[in-house]
Amino acid sequence: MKLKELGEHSFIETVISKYVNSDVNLDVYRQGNVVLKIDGFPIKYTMPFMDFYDLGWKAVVAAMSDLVSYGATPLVVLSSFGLSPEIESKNAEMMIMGISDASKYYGATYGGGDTNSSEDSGWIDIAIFGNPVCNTRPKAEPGDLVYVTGELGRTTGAFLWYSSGGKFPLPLDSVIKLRHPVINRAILRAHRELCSVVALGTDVSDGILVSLNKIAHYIGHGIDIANIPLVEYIQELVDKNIVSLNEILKSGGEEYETIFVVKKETSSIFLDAMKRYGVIVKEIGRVIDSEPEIRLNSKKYEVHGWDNFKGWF
Ligand SMILES: Nc1ncnc2c1ncn2[C@@H]1O[C@H](COP(=O)(O)OP(=O)(O)O)[C@@H](O)[C@H]1O
Ligand SMILES: Cc1ncc(C[n+]2csc(CCOP(=O)(O)OP(=O)(O)O)c2C)c(N)n1
Ligand SMILES: [Mg+2]
Repeated sequence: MKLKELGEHSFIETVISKYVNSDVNLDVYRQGNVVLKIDGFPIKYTMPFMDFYDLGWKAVVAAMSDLVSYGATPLVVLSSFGLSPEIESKNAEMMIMGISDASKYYGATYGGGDTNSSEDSGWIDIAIFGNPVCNTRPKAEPGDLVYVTGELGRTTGAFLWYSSGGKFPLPLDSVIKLRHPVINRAILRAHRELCSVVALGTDVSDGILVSLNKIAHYIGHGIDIANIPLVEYIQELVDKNIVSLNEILKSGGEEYETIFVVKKETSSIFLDAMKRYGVIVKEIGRVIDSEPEIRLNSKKYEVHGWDNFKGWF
């Protein structure tokens, strides 16, 4: 079977999981006081409105997002990339500046990396080393609440424009979110106060449904979604029946928002901390007593989103 038939997520779940010493439903690897993450993408995933600086910045944020959402303080960033020898060195330097600036923004040292040559557009990988904020966390159980930061749909706006060949408008908001994503640094501070309140924090990178599905498998329970906070101009497309909710949820990814699974009995402590730190969160659903699966208003919902081998599925 080809990888494009199996898909990235199934490949990780059924093949890679046999060989690695970690739960592949978790986006980071933790060993004692060390948290590690490596994440990358082909440089061809550069939208027409992005330059090399944006690429470097975004590559760091994509990996950083996993650490910040999980609750790990980033310490060292390493980069490895393959570039075409035809690329202008000034552009390659812009990419390094983006990596350097994003590392500094999250308080980490850009410690080094590796430089390679590539025949095609190339790739970039960012590895981050950090320390966990909490030693232990409560277990997620049915009844616990699921929250997400910010609003979803901004990147979907840009993907709809791109995939439709410009038939959909390209909101400025979408451009900013896609080319220069920023994860609220205060999430790390909030984590420090919430070690007995938050059962799990994870990011949204391949779409909200993919992330929720990974959480469901990690905690061993289902998740029932009741409400998905969409940015106004995307909600409008759904309300006017121009694009279905399913299509919106499928054509997402790269939001880098954080999903929190919060113990029900201490949810007021969570909300108070988020308010004090200026992190906007909305309750989207709850953990339910079922097999790991996603439900929308109690009805089983098929998982759609981004897959590196299949594209949007
Ligand atoms: N090539 C690989 N080798 C080993 N482990 C991998 C590989 N790709 C993914 N994994 C593991 O699978 C888990 C999920 O990966 P992934 O879905 O890529 O997470 P994310 O969306 O945060 O990048 C991670 O814990 C990761 O370490
Ligand atoms: C030209 C182009 N086509 C498609 C996409 C969509 N896309 C590419 S990678 C990706 C999600 C992967 O996110 P990332 O954080 O880099 O990887 P992960 O954490 O899931 O491994 C999406 C939605 C894009 N950004 N650009
Ligand atoms: Mg990945």
